[in-house]
Amino acid sequence: MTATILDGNALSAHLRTELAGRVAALTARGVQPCLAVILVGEDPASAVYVRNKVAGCEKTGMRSIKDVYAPDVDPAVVFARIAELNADPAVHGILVQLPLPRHFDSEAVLEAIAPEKDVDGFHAENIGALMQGNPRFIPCTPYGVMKMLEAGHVPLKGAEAVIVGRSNIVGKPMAMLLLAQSCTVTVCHSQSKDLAFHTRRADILVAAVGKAKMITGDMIKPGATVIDVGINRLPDGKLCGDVDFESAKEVAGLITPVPGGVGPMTITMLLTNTLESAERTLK
Ligand SMILES: Nc1nc(=O)c2c([nH]1)NC[C@@H]1CN(c3ccc(C(=O)N[C@@H](CCC(=O)O)C(=O)O)cc3)C=[N+]21
Repeated sequence: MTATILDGNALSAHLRTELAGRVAALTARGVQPCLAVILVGEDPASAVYVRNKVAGCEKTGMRSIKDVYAPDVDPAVVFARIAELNADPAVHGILVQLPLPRHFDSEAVLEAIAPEKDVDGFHAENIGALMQGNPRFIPCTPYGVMKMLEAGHVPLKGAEAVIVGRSNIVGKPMAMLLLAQSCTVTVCHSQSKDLAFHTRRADILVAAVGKAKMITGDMIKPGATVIDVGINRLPDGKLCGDVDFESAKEVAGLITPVPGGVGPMTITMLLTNTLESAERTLK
C-alpha cells in the first residue's frame, strides 16, 4: 500500500477559483483587495516566493504592490514605507518578506505593521488573539495545513498530533490550531530526546524543521497523515521537504508532496486573508 497524496496545487486551484468570485463581487462594490509586499535584498528563494504571491494576486483579480529594497537599505526607509501603507485605505494587506538582513530588528518591523493589515498573522496582537481562540488572521502556512487536513477528511478530535519544529511562523501557531480542534499536541524540537519515539505515536505528523529528508519511513506510524512543511534546496537544485518521501509514502496513509503541497497552500491562504481584510472594510 502506498499513501494517498494530498495535492496542494489541486486544492489551491479549487480554493482560488472560489476566491476569484469573491474578489469580483467585492470589486463590483468598489473595493478591489490589495496586497503590498516588501522585499529587502536579493535572496533568490525569497524572490521566487514574492513572485508567486504577486502572480496569485493577479490571477484572482486582486491588486498588488511590490516594493524591493537594496540589501543595505536604511531600516528607517522601510519603516516609513510601512507607515505609508498602514495609512492607505486602498491597501488591505501588508507583508514584509522574511528573513530580513541582519541589520534589521525583524520583530520591530512586524510590530510596525497595522494589526488589521497583518495578513501574515505575525503581529503580537494577532498571535495573542490566536492563542485566545479568537484569531483575526491565521498565519498562512499553518492555516493551509488545516485546510489540507479538512480536504483529506482527517479526523482531528482526540488525534495524536506531533509537530517537529517550534518556530513562531509554523510550529507554535500550528500547535494552537490543532489544539483548538481537540488534538492531543506534542511539539518536538532540536533538543527533543528520542524524536522517533514521539513521531511513531503520531496520527498526524507535521514536519517543519528545515532539514532535508530527516523524517524517514521508520519514524512514521502506519496509516498516519504526514504533512511536510519543509522546503530545502538540494545541491542538484531540486526542492525537497523535511520528509523522505520515498520511504514515507510506503508507510503513511496520506502525505503531502514537496513541491506541490503546503507551499502553494501558503500563498492561497495569504490571498484568503487579504480578501477577508478587504471584506471587513465594508462591515
Ligand atoms: N513574511 C513572510 N511570509 C511568508 O509566508 C513567508 C516568508 N515571509 N518568508 C519565507 C516563507 C516561505 N514561504 C513560501 C511560500 C510559497 C512557497 C511555494 O510556492 N512553494 C512551491 C515551490 C516554489 C519553488 O519552486 O521554489 C511549492 O512548494 O510547490 C514556498 C514557501 C512563505 N514564507
